[in-house]
Amino acid sequence: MEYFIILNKCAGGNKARLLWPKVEARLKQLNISYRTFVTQYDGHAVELANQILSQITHAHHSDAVVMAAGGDGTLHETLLGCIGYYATYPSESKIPIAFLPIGSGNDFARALKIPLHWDKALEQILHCSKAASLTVGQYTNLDTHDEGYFTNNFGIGFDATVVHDANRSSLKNSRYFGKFSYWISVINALRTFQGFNTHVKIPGKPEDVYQNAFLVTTTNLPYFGGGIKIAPDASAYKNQLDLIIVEKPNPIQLLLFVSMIFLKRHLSLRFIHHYVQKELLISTKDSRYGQIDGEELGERTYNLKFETASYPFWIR
Ligand SMILES: Nc1ncnc2c1ncn2[C@@H]1O[C@H](COP(=O)(O)OP(=O)(O)OP(=O)(O)O)[C@@H](O)[C@H]1O
Repeated sequence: MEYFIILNKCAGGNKARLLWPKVEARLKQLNISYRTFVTQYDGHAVELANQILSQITHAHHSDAVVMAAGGDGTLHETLLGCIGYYATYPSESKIPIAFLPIGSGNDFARALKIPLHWDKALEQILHCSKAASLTVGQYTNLDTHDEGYFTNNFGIGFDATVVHDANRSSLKNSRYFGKFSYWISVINALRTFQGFNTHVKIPGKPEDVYQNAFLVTTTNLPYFGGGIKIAPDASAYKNQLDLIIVEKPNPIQLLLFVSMIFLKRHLSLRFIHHYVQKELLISTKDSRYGQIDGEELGERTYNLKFETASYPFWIR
């Protein structure tokens, strides 16, 4: 096999920069054939994935794997680059994506049972012999007709506000205080977040309207926010997406929500709504932050169609 590694040295609050020499030493020790492409800026992994696929010749096509080494954001960009390439060359067979989780949240790795320690994860990738087709989320902005994909989730509201706030924290890149700054952002958002109007339409059913939504997350995986099991039965092995809507809780409901999440019983609460669908429409009437796989979308209203798509991954 030949591994084309897209490396984000900034992932995990620069943890990846420190780990990388160890990963390289292991690859060399095992005589693994690989090439490294280091991201230089936000969004660069999309271009690198596209360039890598255009460089891979027919001669070694069947032996190639694109490996995203970083956090969920790096994996997200790698997927976008690969899907973008095959949209231009649809007749080519797809090169699978492997993921070495050396970021902060690593929800994708957690959900797919990829070890969170780099050497175990690398071992699993190197022992993998067959690609698995996984479901990824696809969304279309119905106002602009732009399309995009997500490996983890597309969140509007509370989670995206936390991502926005945490990204602006001066402690964000600290190895020791990064987690602390994340929880400060959670508390800030809990104090100030205003509910928003959200409409959900499922094919063949009347529209549901939520006047005071707090969290609207369409997910492909059980975890979000770095290990919170928001959709316990969601799975990238199922051809469906889970939508979780939480209506703005009062302080008692919030306490109940947090305790029930630990017990994995939160979906039975009456202010939480759960949909499992292959296709759904979501529109919001008030401007709120959005996030895709932890990457910020800014503050605006959304008019979206969600569907499932698939891509081959090199997991185990
Ligand atoms: N050279 C670079 N300089 C600045 N930002 C970069 C660079 N390379 C990549 N990035 C950006 O770093 C961001 C964070 O990366 P990533 O999500 O992979 O790690 P993480 O946030 O630590 O992990 P997780 O998403 O799992 O919490 C991404 O938005 C990516 O575009």
